[in-house]
Amino acid sequence: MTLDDLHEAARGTLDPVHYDYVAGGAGEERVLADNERAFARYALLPRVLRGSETRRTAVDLPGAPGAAPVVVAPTAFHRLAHPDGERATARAAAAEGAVLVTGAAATTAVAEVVAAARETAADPAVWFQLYPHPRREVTAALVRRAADAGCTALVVTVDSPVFGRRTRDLRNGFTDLPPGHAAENMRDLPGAPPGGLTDIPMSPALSWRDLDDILRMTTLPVLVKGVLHPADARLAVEHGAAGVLVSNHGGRQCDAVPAALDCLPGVADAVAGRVPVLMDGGVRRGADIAVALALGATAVGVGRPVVWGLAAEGESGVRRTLALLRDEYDHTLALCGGRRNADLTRDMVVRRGEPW
Ligand SMILES: Cc1cc2nc3c(=O)[nH]c(=O)nc-3n(C[C@H](O)[C@H](O)[C@H](O)COP(=O)(O)O)c2cc1C
Ligand SMILES: CCCCC(=O)C(=O)O
Repeated sequence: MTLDDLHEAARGTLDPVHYDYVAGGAGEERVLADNERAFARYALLPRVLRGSETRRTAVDLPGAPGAAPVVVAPTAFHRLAHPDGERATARAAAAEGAVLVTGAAATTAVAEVVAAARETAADPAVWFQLYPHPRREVTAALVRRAADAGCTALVVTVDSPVFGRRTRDLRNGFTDLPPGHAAENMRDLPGAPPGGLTDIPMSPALSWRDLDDILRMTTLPVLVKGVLHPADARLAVEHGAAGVLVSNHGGRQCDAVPAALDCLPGVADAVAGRVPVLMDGGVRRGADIAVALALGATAVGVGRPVVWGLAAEGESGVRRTLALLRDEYDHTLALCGGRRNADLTRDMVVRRGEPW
């Protein structure tokens, strides 16, 4: 089974409106398409006669030493994909040694997500993705909730000052969760109504000072997700971020930005090794991971493929997704003459169809 097979199986099981919510992007879905296409524009230029019997692919990430190089990116509402929801994703990620980023928009409370991960692994790494709330005390309560639950890092999403215009959702009229589902982490917050899709407000006026404020609220490492401009990557590091995530939200926010992969080298240069750089958007095969790591990423995130695995087969489908990517990446590393991730260097990535 390939990731495409799992995608097809998921398409068969999901309510078409929910399928569109996951699959779709903003506007004309130009960025959505470009994220994947960007990988196809690159080729790997292997080195020979320097491999080894086995390879080391684990990476050290904030709050996640020795993690798999593939992180489960935060995706909302897993119980729409499968009744076991985020618990299944958590068990699968823990079993595969992958960081799970759960978040504000999970349909399972963060404490239960961490508990599920701990059913599978002794020391799983679960990060909490935060949409900073317009009201500071709500953000503070969410940060405390994540820390109390046992999350080992925070991920602050900064690419969503306003919510993207998702053409498919607008056409389908998908504006709220069906009855029986809620954004469970948004319950019982200071002054907030009970959970639901519309109860996760964006913060158009969010600033670097608010990031400083969040950094002061917690001792957890804080990663900044949704950086594309090298100057912002530099600012994130200067403000104390423990990591930078190059992402355009899977093409779901601004439909005029570059592919995430095309922003990676500039961000990696700006960060200059001070903190880990992660990227997500369009990673669909092991060779994509190799290209991203060669261009300066410490690890990659995957969004939709995890949801397809979950919808197709629950926990085992997510495991299959993560294991496939891991095995394909290890295989690619071997074919490129690598013993470890750092053996993939920028000179080993060339533009397809162009002389180098
Ligand atoms: C259905 C769905 C829900 C998402 N929900 C969130 C979210 O709640 N918070 C967030 O920061 N990113 C969210 N994202 C973006 C992902 O974290 C990630 O950036 C993106 O999916 C990566 O692209 P890929 O799907 O091509 O792997 C979501 C993406 C999808 C597809
Ligand atoms: C308010 C829910 C946010 C989910 C999200 O980020 C997405 O659909 O991309």
